[in-house]
Amino acid sequence: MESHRDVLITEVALRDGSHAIRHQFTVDQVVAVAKGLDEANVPYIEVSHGDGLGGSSLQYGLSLTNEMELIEAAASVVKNAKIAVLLLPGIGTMPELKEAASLGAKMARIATHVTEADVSPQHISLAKELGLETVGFLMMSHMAPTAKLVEQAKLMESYGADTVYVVDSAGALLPYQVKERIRGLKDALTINVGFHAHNNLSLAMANTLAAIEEGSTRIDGSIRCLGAGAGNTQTEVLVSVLDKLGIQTGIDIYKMMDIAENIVAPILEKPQEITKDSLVLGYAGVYSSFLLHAQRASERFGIDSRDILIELGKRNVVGGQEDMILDVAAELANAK
Ligand SMILES: C[C@H](O)CC(=O)C(=O)O
Ligand SMILES: [Mn+2]
Repeated sequence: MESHRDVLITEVALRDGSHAIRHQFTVDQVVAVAKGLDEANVPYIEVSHGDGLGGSSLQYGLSLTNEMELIEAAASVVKNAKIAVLLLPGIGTMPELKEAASLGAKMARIATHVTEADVSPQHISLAKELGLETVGFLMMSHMAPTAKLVEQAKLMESYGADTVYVVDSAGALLPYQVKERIRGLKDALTINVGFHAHNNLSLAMANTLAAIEEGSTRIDGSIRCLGAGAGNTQTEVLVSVLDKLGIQTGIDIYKMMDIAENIVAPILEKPQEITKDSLVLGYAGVYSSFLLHAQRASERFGIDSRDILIELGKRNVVGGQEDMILDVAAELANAK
C-alpha cells in the first residue's frame, strides 16, 4: 500500500555526495545505500556524478565508476523508490538522458543557473517524452531576487516541468529569503515547488522548515549530510523533525538512522562538519561544489582557501566556471 506523504523527499547523497568524495562511488556502495533507502521507504533516490550526467571530466572531476553503471545498479535493487538523475544542459546530453531512462531512471532533474532557465526546454521536453517525472532545478537561487526567480520558474513550468526547485547551491540563503522565494513561486505556479538546501551557514534545517511552512512539498536531503560543502539537510534528522511536527514523509526513522551510521558514515572521507571553508562558501555565496577544488588550488598556489573563495564570491562565479578557481588562485599568488 502507498504511504501517505505530506512531503516527498529526494535523497541526494548518491549524487550531491559525489562532490564530497571526489566522485569515487563504487557500485557496491551505491547498491548498499540505494537498497537501504528503498527499504526505509524513501520515495526518490538521485544517482549521478555530482555535476549530473556527463559530469565526469577533468573540469569537474573524473568518476571512479561510470555513472550509468551506478544508475543501473541502483535501479536494479530498489523495489518502490524511483531513481532520479540530474542533468545540466551543456554538461549532460540528450543521449545520456535517454540512456539513463533506459537503465531505469524515473525522474529527471534539469538544472540551470537561476537566470538561465531558457537553456532547458529541449531537455525538459525530452524528459517528459521519455515518461519521466520532470523537475526544473534553479541553482544558485540566492543570486536572483524573487521576481526574477518567479519569472524563470514560470519558464520551466511552461516547458512542461512537474516541479520547480529553489536550489540554495551555496547554502547562502537566510530563512526569510527562503520564505519569500517559496511564497513567490507558490503564488505564481500551479506545479509543485521544491527546495534544496546546503548547510554551510548551519541553516539547512531551518531553511527547509521555512520552505515547508510556505508550501514546499518536494524536499531534498542527504543522509549523514553527504553532500557538497557542509552537505545538505541531513535526511534522517529531517524525517525525525518532520515526524515531531506531524508532517508525514512515510520514511522509517530507525532504518534511516541505521543506514546513516552503518553504511554511509564509512563512505565519508571525513565527518561532515562546518569547516572554515564551508562556512566561507555560505558567507560569500559560492557554489558548494567548489570546496574541494578551492582547497586543492590553495595547496598548489600557497594561498588561503578562504581568500580564494571570497574572491570567487566577489566575482559572482557560477557553476561551470570551475576553471576560474585556478585563475583566481594564480592571480592572488602573483599579487603576493
Ligand atoms: C550541480 C550541482 O551540484 C547541483 C546542486 O546540487 C546544487 O546546485 O546545489
Ligand atoms: Mn546541491
